[in-house]
Amino acid sequence: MTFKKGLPHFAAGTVVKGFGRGSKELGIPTANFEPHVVKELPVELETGVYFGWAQIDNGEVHKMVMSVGWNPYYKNIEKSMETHILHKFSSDFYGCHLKVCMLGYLRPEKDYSSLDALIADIQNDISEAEKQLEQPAYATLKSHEFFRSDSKNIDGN
Ligand SMILES: Cc1cc2nc3c(=O)[nH]c(=O)nc-3n(C[C@H](O)[C@H](O)[C@H](O)COP(=O)(O)O)c2cc1C
Ligand SMILES: Nc1ncnc2c1ncn2[C@@H]1O[C@H](COP(=O)(O)OP(=O)(O)O)[C@@H](O)[C@H]1O
Ligand SMILES: [Mg+2]
Repeated sequence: MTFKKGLPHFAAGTVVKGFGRGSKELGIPTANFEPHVVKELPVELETGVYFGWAQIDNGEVHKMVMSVGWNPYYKNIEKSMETHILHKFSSDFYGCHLKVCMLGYLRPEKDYSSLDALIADIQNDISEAEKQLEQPAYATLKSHEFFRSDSKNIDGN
């Protein structure tokens, strides 16, 4: 198993508001990272769709797919990093701390002639991520120390 240059990449920050399209237009919510996390992304990590692991506020670690870039279908002006977590949450988690481990690259971002075509590709990304993350080399990163709680700091160690 060889990782793409720059991967695995670990990133963490606060979940902020986006344009509200993920849930409303696509039926696929994405937790958007605050701008400084996007700026800190290494240059070798090109725009496109990634898969990996994600965690909210030291909770359970879940599979994720992430879109990085300007969303050509919507022609965004600001680059974004948006994570769709493959888990059903009971409520929103704006303002919470999101940790991600990006492990693999699926495809570049594309423009589409219809919303349905964009949704179909995202569903395909989700199936691919589900499958890829079962591979031992990816699965093992789920228990990486990056995802352990910071409780040792509270203890003063
Ligand atoms: C796995 C995944 C793949 C995506 N691929 C594309 C893409 O190829 N082109 C595109 O324009 N947007 C893509 N998007 C981004 C959606 O357009 C974006 O999530 C949506 O606009 C929601 O934005 P918001 O968080 O500001 O509401 C993708 C999103 C996800 C989660
Ligand atoms: N499975 C999930 N993955 C990502 N975000 C989720 C999920 N379930 C609920 N959410 C919530 O939905 C929000 C994203 O919805 P979205 O429509 O993309 O709005 P925004 O444009 O503000 O990012 C996240 O910030 C989070 O609070
Ligand atoms: Mg979003």
